[in-house]
Amino acid sequence: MPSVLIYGGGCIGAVATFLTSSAIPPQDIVLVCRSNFDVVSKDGITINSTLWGSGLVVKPTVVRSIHDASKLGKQFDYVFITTKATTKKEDIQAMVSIIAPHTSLVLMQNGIAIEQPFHEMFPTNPILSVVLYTPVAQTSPGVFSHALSARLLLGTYPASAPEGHKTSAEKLKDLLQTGGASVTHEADIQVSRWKKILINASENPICALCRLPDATFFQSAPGAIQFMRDVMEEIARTARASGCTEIDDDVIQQQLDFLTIRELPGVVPSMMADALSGREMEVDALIGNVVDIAAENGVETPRLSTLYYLIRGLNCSFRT
Ligand SMILES: NC(=O)C1=CN([C@@H]2O[C@H](COP(=O)(O)OP(=O)(O)OC[C@H]3O[C@@H](n4cnc5c(N)ncnc54)[C@H](OP(=O)(O)O)[C@@H]3O)[C@@H](O)[C@H]2O)C=CC1
Ligand SMILES: CC(C)(CO)C(=O)C(=O)O
Repeated sequence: MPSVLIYGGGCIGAVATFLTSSAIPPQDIVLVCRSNFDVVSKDGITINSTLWGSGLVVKPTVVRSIHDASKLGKQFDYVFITTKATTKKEDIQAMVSIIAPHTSLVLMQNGIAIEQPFHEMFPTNPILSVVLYTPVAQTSPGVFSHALSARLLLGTYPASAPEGHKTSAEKLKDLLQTGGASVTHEADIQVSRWKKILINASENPICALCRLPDATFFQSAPGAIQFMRDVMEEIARTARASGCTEIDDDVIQQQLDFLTIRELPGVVPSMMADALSGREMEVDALIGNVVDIAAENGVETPRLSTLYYLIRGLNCSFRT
């Protein structure tokens, strides 16, 4: 069985812990926890899921930091990165001590253009990029609620990675599938990233700014869904201008349908959860990078740029 380190004991870290625990004994899963370290090291993580069941407890090996993980003397086959997406060199550098030459780095995060800094730092390691459709919230320290879907799409970065990297992706698919997720191994994961960013660069800042779960926002004004579609169209034009021609009107409709069938009050996107607790939001990975790619390709994004400056301003207000 592979050895796994999960870096970030929040919502997606908890899901990753649960999914891997079907195939790997929990004591061989190492989870790096920060604010919830005391609770998780004592009681483990608890998942309450509409798909998998309630009161599901997993007790992994819990450490406080990457440094403490490296002191365990283990060589990890997979390192799951389940922190909020960062492209800061110093954050990535911090992982050097736990990455062996054969370790696959698994980015379980939202965002676009998030893989390249990892590839630059670890040019020969497999970089596996995972797109998640798994709404999760931490309801109290160490306790997580999950609902609606557990769909994961994964693939290598870059798409043309060596065969050994694709084998690692295939094994990861099997591992996560055994745990209860529906997983597909994509030939080019960037297409899935652009599809997902249609949601995250529109819904996440909109809900964070107005502090409404998605279904409640959609009902808040007659033009609310159309506004969301207009933002998505700017993102889709950016994707196509950068070479991802698959992001057409049908894909926009598909993603809008996925969001607008949710029952009231709807889902609290991760960025809204951060905003409500005054935590730093993933402004660059989710929106700033799209705005930059649009500018590089001469695409006008008036609505998205407005959301970007407002959400960036809100982020600044948390630091002052
Ligand atoms: N939640 C969701 O429904 C979904 C989230 N995503 C994406 O998944 C990614 C992870 O999000 P999510 O799990 O929600 O985020 P969370 O904030 O719930 O979890 C991130 C965790 O990383 C920990 N962390 C951050 N920095 C460090 C550090 N230096 N050392 C140790 N621990 C650290 C945080 O600790 P601390 O508690 O101390 O802050 C926190 O527990 C994001 O990119 C998000 O956009 C994708 C799909 C759905
Ligand atoms: C839950 C979801 C899919 C938004 O609907 C998400 O990706 C997030 O919360 O960041």
